[in-house]
Parts: sequence; C-alpha cells; structure tokens
Amino acid sequence: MIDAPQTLTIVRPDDWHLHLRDGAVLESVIADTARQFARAIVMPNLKPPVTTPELAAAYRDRIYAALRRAGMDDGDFTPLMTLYLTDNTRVEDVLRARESGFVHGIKLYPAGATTNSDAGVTDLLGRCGAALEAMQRCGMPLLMHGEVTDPEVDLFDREAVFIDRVMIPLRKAYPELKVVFEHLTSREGVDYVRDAPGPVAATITAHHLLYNRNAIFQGGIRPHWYCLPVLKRERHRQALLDAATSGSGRFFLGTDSAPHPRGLKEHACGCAGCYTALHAMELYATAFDSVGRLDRLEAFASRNGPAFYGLPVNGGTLTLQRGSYAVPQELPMADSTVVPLAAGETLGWQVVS
Ligand SMILES: NC(=O)N[C@@H](CC(=O)O)C(=O)O
Ligand SMILES: [Zn+2]
Ligand SMILES: [Zn+2]
Repeated sequence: MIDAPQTLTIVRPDDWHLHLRDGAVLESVIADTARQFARAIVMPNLKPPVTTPELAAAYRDRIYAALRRAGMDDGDFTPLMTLYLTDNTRVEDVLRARESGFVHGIKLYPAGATTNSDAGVTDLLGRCGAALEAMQRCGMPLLMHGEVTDPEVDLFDREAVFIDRVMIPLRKAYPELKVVFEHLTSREGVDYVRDAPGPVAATITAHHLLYNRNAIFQGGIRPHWYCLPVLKRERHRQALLDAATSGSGRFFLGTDSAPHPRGLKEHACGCAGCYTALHAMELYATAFDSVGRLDRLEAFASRNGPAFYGLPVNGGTLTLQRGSYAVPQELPMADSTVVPLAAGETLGWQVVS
C-alpha cells in the first residue's frame, strides 16, 4: 500500500469561469483569485453588461487598477476578458474582439436564467445567427450558461433540457464553433460533453464536485449553498467527479466563484452564487483526493483549459499540503461582507505557496 501524498505541486492553475464584479468589490475579491490562479476567464455579467470590445478594455483596465491597489502587479494575474452576447451583438464586435487579443470568449446568458441575465439572449438560433457564424469563422469560443428558462421545466432539469433544445441544434448548425458548457452540473451534461463530436468542453465548479443538493437544506435552508445551476442529486455529483478525474481533456476547472454581499444571500429572495475564490484549490484538492486521483488534478486545473483555448501553459507552480484548513466565517467585501462556501468547515488541503 502506497502512503497517501502529503504535498502536491502542480503547474500554476487557471480559473476558466470567474466573477470578479466591479467597483469597490473588485479590489476585495481579486486578491483571492490572484493568490492561486495565474489567469481567469472573467465573466461579463456586470450592470450594464460588457457587450463590446471597448467595454471589455475599460473593465480590464479597472481590473488591473484594482490588482495594483491590492498590492499586486500586472505580472501576477492576467484577466482573460469575455463579451456578453445579446440579441443585437454585431458581427463587427465579434471580429474586433477576436483581433483585440484580450477577449477570449463570448458568453451566452439565456435571458432570465441567472444573475444579471436580463439583457441576455431571447432566442439563440433565431436572433444570433450572424454573430454565431462569425464566431465559428474566427475561432471565438461560445461560453454557455446551459439552462433553459421555460417555467414549465423543473429547475433541476433545466440543464438536461437545454442539451436537447439548444445545444444539439446549435452544434448541428455550427459544427466547428468552439463551445464551453459552463459550470456543468448533471450526468446528462457529462455524457453529452464526453461523447459529442467537435470542439466542445466544459468547466466544473468545486462545489458541484463536493456537494449534492442536500447541502442546501441540511438542518434548515442554507442560502450560501444556493447557486445556478443549482446543486443536484448525488448521482450527478458522482458523474461530475468521474468526469473531472477521468483524464479527459474536455473537462477543466472553472470555479464560478460569484460573490454576493451577505445581506443579499440571507434574504427572502436570496441571490444565486457561491464564493470560492478564497479556497478554490483547497476545495478541488479535497474533491480529487476523495477518489484517490490527486495525480489528475494538474491536467484538470492547469493543462486542459489552455489546450482548449489555444493558450500556453503557465510557468511557475502551486503547492498544496495535506493538513486542516479552517474556512473563515466571513470576509470583508467593500462595505459589506461575503460568506465563503463551507464557512466554518475544515478542509483537508491547504495552499502553501
Ligand atoms: N452561478 C451563479 O449562481 N451566479 C452567477 C451567475 C452565473 O454564473 O450563472 C453570478 O453572477 O452571481
Ligand atoms: Zn451561469
Ligand atoms: Zn458564473
């Protein structure tokens, strides 16, 4: 019997799905990400959303300014910017985004599906054909919040139904379009991404690897475990864990760390989103260790994402140590606080350098 490893050193990882927010909050949250990750795909669901290359450039400048205010410099972290797809996204914006070199994806939010999605797409194939055609032609990935918004569809089935109603017809019409199925949460999603032809991949969050939907209701309703797509049954968690640790290059790390002020989570109609940037690699290492597959963490966290996006693998490393890491109860966030996922709990791994 081989002893369980006590330390793990991997190539410095990236986060392929991150919400940094904006304004005063930006400075509070960016340091957490930059401590662990060299780069991150920065989601564009601001108010108003980041819909053009000019808005993405201005947001990028604000991110770098916040990074400096947090005591880091431009070499410590690279934001990989995205645009927010709307019914009116112009071909010209797609092409200029590609030429900019700093926009790495265009994000689909089905209108009404999630936080700040009001300006999102009402009918992807009906309204966005020209933009999708341009994206396919110039190699711009489409990043998808993959849930239908049909109120007739059960909340827990919205990802599976999205595959049939949107994903399959989309990829039939644009077979060369690079697609990332963001924050995958279901067995159906895993099966689709694993087996579908063409350039398709998926991000998986740490919380969907570690928890099933019981976590939302354990001992009472727990708003800090509520995100979209919502946590699902144990069989879905098992499928996600199998996929993440399978060695397939189609699955990679995306935290979907999505901070909301404590008061808007602990609310009669609480916001969706879990804050995991603080302890992302501790959470992922705990998940991979649970199935004895720490040897597969580097591919998932540091290699598969750059390969899909056509970017180089990072220099430098990140080291984790087995131990006990107590997740803080809350963290300052501008003039409010944010409660990290699994606040007050103890994790089995800690980032040491
Ligand atoms: N995941 C979430 O529950 N929330 C995200 C939006 C998103 O990624 O859908 C947010 O911006 O708060
Ligand atoms: Zn989403
Ligand atoms: Zn997200």
